[in-house]
Amino acid sequence: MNFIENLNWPAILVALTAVLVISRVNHFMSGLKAVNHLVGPRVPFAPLSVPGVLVPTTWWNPGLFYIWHWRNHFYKTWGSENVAFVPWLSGRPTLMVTNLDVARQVTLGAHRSSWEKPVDQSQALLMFGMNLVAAEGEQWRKHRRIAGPAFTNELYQMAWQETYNLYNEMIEEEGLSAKDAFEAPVVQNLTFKLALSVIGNCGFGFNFRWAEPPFSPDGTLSIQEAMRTVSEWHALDVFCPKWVTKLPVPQFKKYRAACDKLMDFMRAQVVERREIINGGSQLKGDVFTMLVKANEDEEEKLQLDDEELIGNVFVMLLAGHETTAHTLAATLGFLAIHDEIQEDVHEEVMSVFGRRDPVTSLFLVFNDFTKLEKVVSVFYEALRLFPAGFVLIRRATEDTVLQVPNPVGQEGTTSVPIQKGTDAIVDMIGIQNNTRYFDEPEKFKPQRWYGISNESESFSAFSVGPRACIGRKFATLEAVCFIACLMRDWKVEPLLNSGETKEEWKKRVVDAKMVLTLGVKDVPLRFVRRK
Ligand code: HEM
Repeated sequence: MNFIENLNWPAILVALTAVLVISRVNHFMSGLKAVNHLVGPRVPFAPLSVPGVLVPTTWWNPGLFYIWHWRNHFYKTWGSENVAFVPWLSGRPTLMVTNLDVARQVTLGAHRSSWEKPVDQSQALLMFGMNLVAAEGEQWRKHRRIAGPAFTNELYQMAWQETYNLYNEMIEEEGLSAKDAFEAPVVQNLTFKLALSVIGNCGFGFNFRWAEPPFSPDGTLSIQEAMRTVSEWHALDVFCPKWVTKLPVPQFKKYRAACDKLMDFMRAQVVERREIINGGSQLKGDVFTMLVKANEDEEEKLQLDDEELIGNVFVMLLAGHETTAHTLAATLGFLAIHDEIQEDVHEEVMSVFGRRDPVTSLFLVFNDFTKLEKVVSVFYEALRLFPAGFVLIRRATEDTVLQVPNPVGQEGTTSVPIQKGTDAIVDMIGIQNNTRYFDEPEKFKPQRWYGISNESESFSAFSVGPRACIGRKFATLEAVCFIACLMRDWKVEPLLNSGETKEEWKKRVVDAKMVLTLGVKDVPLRFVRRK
């Protein structure tokens, strides 16, 4: 007791404070050195770290939403396309990249690359097994070798046909065939249902129909509902420790039950598919079957195990569902407030397939996909303004040097040494708003994509380089088919609140919401039948 009382507490406090200050100054100075003193904000916490995200976006802390809210002025203020956040309290120095050449260097993913996806960021994607999105280096090559062949023309045709069928079912099941107009107070309710069913059918080989009930006849969750629940609540596993998801909260219980149901189901499906393949029966072209087939055809040492196969199918569900659904909602929102563009798109659709018999035209239309340039362009432009995959996170695995292009108007590049352990966030919103690539980037101008090939990397919202999105064509075909069907039959208008103008609707609705992916806020629309 005496000993504690005799301690000189003020002196101890001063000493501890001094140690803390010295260690934080050290931390800050080494952070500055790690990024070669690149310009950018000096902040208490690293952006996208837990404390950085929990504290709201303010002038001294970027928070989660700075990427969206500061998109038009942030890089201009610093006078650079790439800036460095250097934290003085906690977290790693972090480069924010909006130059595509630099983005290519950090996302290359080659086995000799000095950058990789940080394991702590990929953990949540591993719950069903290692997969293409989370894998790195040699392991990534192995996954891509198996997953690549699954994206065949047959799959794309299936995506087109499923979208077309589901559109028609939507019209019937929602009772729209007899209506001259209908309202969709949240159009995402339609686009999410569509995207989940398309990926369920084409990714997993299911037969999800628009009218599917949420429960099986035995009262357990249906597979469709299990998939919907897992993709809707997956953020729990990303943001919360495991024990939180085990709390007796009804929604959490449903989420765990859905995960278990999906896992059991997928294990059984791998076995069933292997039997079909080895039995020589006719194969369906869904991603799951094609993955198992490619795996069976591969040399043993290059094969994926069952968990990895399941991990890949699961990641397709996550990567390919929300992203497409968000972008479709944004596209329809933009069309609703751009009458002239909508009329152009309608005319194009009518000229390509509007007057053909809708059933027999199905495959003609699939082949005509490239003729629907205006439909593709509105989808791309909406995706440019709301890039669903809004950050690509990488970490330097060794000291390295980035070749950074000099400002517009100056030839050449500058070498910027970067130290091991530095994070790089490819800011996809920043890239899409970078005036080096786009004039008037804040404007919805689909014509900037006219004449540009569907595979062109000048459209970068699916990322660039070898690790760019494997589902780009799949998502584009699905979206183009759905938009074309809607534009053929309906005129889309903003669903206004009483007394609200279009401009006020735009301010209220055309804004972002962010969780794992970026989307537009709930989009209220009115569809009026075209005569
Ligand atoms: C509008 C829709 C979509 C957008 C905006 C989008 C965006 C992206 C982006 C930006 C990446 C790069 C991620 C990174 O490097 O960290 C990516 C990768 C990926 N996407 Fe998509 N995606 C979409 C649809 C799809 C679909 C439909 C599928 C599957 C059917 C899919 C499967 C994947 C996979 C497996 C990867 C990882 C590729 C690799 O690392 O080799 N995506 N996507």
